[in-house]
Amino acid sequence: MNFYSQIRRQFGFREEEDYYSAVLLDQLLANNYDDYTEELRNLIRGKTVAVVGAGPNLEQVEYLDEDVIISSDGATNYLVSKGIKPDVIVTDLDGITVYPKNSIYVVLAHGNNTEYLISKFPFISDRKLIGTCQVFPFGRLKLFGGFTDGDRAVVLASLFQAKAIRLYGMDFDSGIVGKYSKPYYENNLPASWIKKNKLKIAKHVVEEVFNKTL
Ligand SMILES: Nc1ncnc2c1ncn2[C@@H]1O[C@H](COP(=O)(O)OP(=O)(O)OP(=O)(O)O)[C@@H](O)[C@H]1O
Ligand SMILES: Nc1nc2c(c(=O)[nH]1)N=C(CO)CN2
Ligand SMILES: [Mg+2]
Repeated sequence: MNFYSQIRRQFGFREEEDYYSAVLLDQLLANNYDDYTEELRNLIRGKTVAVVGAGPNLEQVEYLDEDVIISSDGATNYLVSKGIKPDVIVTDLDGITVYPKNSIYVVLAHGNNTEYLISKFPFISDRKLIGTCQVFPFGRLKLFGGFTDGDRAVVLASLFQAKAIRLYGMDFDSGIVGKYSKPYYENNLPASWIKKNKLKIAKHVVEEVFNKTL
């Protein structure tokens, strides 16, 4: 069974919903479509890359001196509030409420974010977009690997041959979700069963990347 089928079984996600969402994102991308994958590859190749997550330790970040900054979803809101502009934003669109210009947005379609795709797409429709999915990729969609926004960012950095990858705001083990994870959180909070298990998978993916390639 493939990686995503196993995850769907573990969480009870439905494959057809992942496909509906993917079809929707593919169609949203149809207007003035441009493929920014090569631009992303050129941006990352040979560079030091900071990958920033939305863990409770995110607020320790005051500045970043890596060549390239990749923020994962909700972490973008914190970085922008500190005047740090991410070069790349990896998102399923349920965390970001700011939409910096000139960043490359790597947007995921999954079975649980169709309403965000619809409501948030107007805010990013004129940005540099790369659509991704967690089913067999088709049309304008790509599948680079990984699961949560944070570990998919690490997979991207590795796939596009970053010289080094440094992690910030990543805390897979404490069972605490950072308040920047969702716009409606006021404080850090204990992780639900599903979030704990999402973070377990994220940790596993990140470890695989670091053990195999770095
Ligand atoms: N303790 C943590 N709390 C929240 N995010 C974390 C933590 N540690 C690492 N991260 C990483 O930060 C990323 C960004 O967080 P965010 O909650 O916005 O992501 P997400 O993948 O959209 O999650 P969700 O499925 O809850 O929507 C996560 O995808 C995860 O990989
Ligand atoms: N169907 C489905 N897929 C996902 C989900 C989710 O909640 N539902 N969350 C993800 C990242 O956190 C990634 N993929
Ligand atoms: Mg999200």
